[in-house]
Amino acid sequence: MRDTPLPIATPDTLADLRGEIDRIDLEMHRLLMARGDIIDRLIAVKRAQGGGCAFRPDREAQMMRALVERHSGLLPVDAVEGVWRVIVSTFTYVQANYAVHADDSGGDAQMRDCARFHFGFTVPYVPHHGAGAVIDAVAASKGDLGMLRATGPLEGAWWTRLVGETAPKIIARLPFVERPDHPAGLPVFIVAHPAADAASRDILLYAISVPRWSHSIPAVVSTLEGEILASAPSGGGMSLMVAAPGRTEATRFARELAAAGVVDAVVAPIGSHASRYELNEARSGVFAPGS
Ligand SMILES: O=C(O)C(=O)C[C@]1(C(=O)O)C=C[C@@H](O)C=C1
Repeated sequence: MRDTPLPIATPDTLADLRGEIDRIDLEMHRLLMARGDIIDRLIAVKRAQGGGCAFRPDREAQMMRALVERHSGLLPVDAVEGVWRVIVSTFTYVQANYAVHADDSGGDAQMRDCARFHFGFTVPYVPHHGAGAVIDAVAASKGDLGMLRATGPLEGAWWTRLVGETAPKIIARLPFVERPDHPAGLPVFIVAHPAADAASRDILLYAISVPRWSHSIPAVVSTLEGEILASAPSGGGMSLMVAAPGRTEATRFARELAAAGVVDAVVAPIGSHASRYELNEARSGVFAPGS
């Protein structure tokens, strides 16, 4: 019996492949426009929650984790994360316009890169010189965000300006997905007038003011599984910026400090953020075809 001849595979032409790309691009664009079609309903829901900035960092932290975890293939995760940051932050902007005020006193380039990566180019970037000026601008605004360095040399005890019921608060720490080679990896805090459901409370942040330094302070902070992020002279004494797990109430800190002999410590909440999330290094690289 004679074998039936196998069909000869014809190589793709460039025109065929471009046709496929056009179909995929069209579908992606239609889906983006469909995503935009629900904006009016989002605005109505947010208005019922009190208006202000539409930024919901807790939700975004979950979204960005899910995105990088499900990602596979040749496209670098940096690019995928960047695309979604622009989509989500621009959707936030069209719900309620806002600007990002940033402290450029440690250098403008890194801050600008971070703002553009996390918030895109549609959202205005407003540079200020000093953390105080950023916090003042956010305090005077209805729904703007402030971006401040979370680590490195810090200018005075700026976090004390976040103390008090009506003062802005830290509502996020970026990047949401950390990795050593992140293209905009400078750790920053986002400061805003907080919406009730906006910030995650995985990590609580406190300003602890004390009349003077005591070696008992680090011991108390570490007993409560906290971390001293910064310290600086403030109001004749000193102030510490402390991060602690979400279950650690201010009263607990005050009690433990008093028990350790640290007198007159005042512990005030200054915000919260999602727990830090590190992407496994092996998943973040660019994989060349055939490697
Ligand atoms: O989930 C929301 O609250 C939205 O407004 C939607 C959306 C998005 O575009 O996915 C936009 C802004 C928020 O920060 C989080 C997510």
